Amino acid sequence: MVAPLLAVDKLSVRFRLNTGQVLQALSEVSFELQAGETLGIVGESGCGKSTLARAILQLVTPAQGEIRWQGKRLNPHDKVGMKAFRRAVQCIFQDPLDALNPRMTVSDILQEPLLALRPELGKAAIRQRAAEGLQAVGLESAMGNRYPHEFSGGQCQRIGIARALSVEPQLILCDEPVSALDVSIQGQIVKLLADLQRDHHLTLLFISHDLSVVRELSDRVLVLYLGRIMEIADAASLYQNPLHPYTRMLLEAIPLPDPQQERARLAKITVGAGELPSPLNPPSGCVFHTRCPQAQAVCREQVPIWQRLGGRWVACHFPLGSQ
Ligand SMILES: Nc1ncnc2c1ncn2[C@@H]1O[C@H](COP(=O)(O)OP(=O)(O)OP(=O)(O)O)[C@@H](O)[C@H]1O
Repeated sequence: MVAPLLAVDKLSVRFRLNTGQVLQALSEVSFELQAGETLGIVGESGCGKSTLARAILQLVTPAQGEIRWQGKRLNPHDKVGMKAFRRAVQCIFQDPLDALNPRMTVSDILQEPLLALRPELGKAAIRQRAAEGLQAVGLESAMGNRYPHEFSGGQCQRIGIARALSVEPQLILCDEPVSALDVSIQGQIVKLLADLQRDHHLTLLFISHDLSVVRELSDRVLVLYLGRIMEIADAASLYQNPLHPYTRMLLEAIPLPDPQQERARLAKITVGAGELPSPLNPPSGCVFHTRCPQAQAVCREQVPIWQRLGGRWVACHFPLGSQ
């Protein structure tokens, strides 16, 4: 059996704050990513999406758990293995302009990762690849002489995508890549990512708090709440028939374009009352119970086990549609 491209196994991340308090940002997060698939990661602000991406990139040291790349545990002390991993896994961030060095030309920005990770190609070939990279994301190669501030937000994100692609990665971690862009531009970038994913057989981990954007791209979706996985399912089933009340709450929060439908949606919202609890003092039992309309005594007392239901996974004492 072929090992998954990436496996995250019981990953927990804690941050010690200046106050001495310990914040549990991720608790026993486990999932696998198969080559060529797009996994969407959704959840409200602060649920641990970026921490998960940073832990995969080895920018945060986990308290527990492990990350396996092509079946092999990542070891930060293995310099050769980590260099190969850094080349195979690239990322795209939320603020495209912020992610580009303002003092470098766009061509130099695109050449930088190649010079670091593929110096054997030689300078001329690397320059040529940078020019081709711009074309691949819909920009003209002559634009390589300009500086980031001369581009719009959407163009900067295209440059960020070209830079990520330059080293021919297998996996791209996209952390809210369209959230900072105008809605009209978001669609173009999502389409570009979908086209590149297909053409380059890329694997994408697509983080977003916007469920409509995630729906367009993802094969499967993972729902995070207060650092724990609530549900993992194929995108079609999750959107049509969520198993976790939290997933349903997120889906009910998606605004509808038609004003009449939107009024009906707002009138119908029944769940999600109450504030997001502090991650410094998470609720007992099921962490969602304080906002869940169907919570019962067991939900306050026991952490729900991670159960498989018809090919999908959910952590809920009373999954929707199963009572
Ligand atoms: N370096 C850090 N030190 C202390 N706490 C942190 C650190 N990084 C993240 N956190 C906390 O960990 C929790 C998860 O944060 P994270 O940024 O991963 O969430 P997120 O889902 O990506 O949120 P957003 O959508 O707002 O970016 C939050 O409570 C956050 O305040």
